Amino acid sequence: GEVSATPEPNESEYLSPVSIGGQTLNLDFDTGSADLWVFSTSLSSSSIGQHAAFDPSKSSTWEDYPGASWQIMYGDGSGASGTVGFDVVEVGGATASRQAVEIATKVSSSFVSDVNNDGLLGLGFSKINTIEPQPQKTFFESVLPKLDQPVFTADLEDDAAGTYEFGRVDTTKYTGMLHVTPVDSSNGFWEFASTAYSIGGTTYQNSGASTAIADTGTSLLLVDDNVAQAFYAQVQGSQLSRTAGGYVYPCSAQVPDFGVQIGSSGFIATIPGSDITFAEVGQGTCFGGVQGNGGGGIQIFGDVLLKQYFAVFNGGNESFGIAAK
Ligand SMILES: O=C(NNC1=NCCC1)c1ccc(Br)cc1
Repeated sequence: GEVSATPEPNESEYLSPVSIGGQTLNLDFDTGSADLWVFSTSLSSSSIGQHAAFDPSKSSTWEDYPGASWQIMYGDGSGASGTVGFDVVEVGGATASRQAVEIATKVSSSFVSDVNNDGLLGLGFSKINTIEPQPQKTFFESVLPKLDQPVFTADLEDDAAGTYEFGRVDTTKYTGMLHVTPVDSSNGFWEFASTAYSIGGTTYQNSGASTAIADTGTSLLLVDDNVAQAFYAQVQGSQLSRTAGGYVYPCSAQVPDFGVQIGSSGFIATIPGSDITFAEVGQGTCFGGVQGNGGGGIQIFGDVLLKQYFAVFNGGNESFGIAAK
């Protein structure tokens, strides 16, 4: 069958309602990780705050996983850890009857303060699932055999609800062709080749990082440091600010279009310069949505890029596709 879940946009993430053992929580769908974890009643009340907290004792279908644990650290330094069990997990209309659900007993401060998000649903590959003693399948891997097509799609919007759909590609959601590239899942990510970029319509070869991942859990577009430097060299008044944590520029600056290659196919996915500003940081200064990846070999194509396109994640042939919309 096919399903859709409509995430609510909230500043830097897209949340979707997920039913676990009959309890509904808003989870951040994250193609850059592979753990499904939830705020739980085992957390301190000061950590729970306004969050929905899953209570295993109130689920008639909950099954403990004795002795199992998990602990995750995300690229932005946030993290969580806890215990594990199994329950019925339902998204839109697809049901995983015995899905590993990770109960948070500790969460980092950024999750406590992000009151709209009651946990994460990882859509990466289970080889990076952090459950000990044995990694467990993601929700997508659990339902994949039951889906009409072994795919999920992400249609993220700016300031409007986006949509994740499992099991079908809604061809009315995009225009023109899908640009598809093979994915190398050996690092656990939806990772593909990306060796070129464009600034203001001129294309350049990227001599630095040669791969990228599609990561719905990261807000920004984190490219090779040399590429970020080349981009901001064309933004008048820009500077790399340690206090802001990246490149900033006068909000009045003219920002050129920026594009990144998807796969070695040649397709360059472009972001209009007018959509690149991520936040105002005060005094008429703006923080850019394009930033350096800090020297890692992998570029991280997050929501700043993905929200411009319709994205297809194919778990059958391990490919990633995007199309204009
Ligand atoms: O953590 C990652 N993606 N997801 C999330 N970020 C923040 C909350 C969730 C991430 C994934 C791959 C690489 Br390479 C670097 C970072």
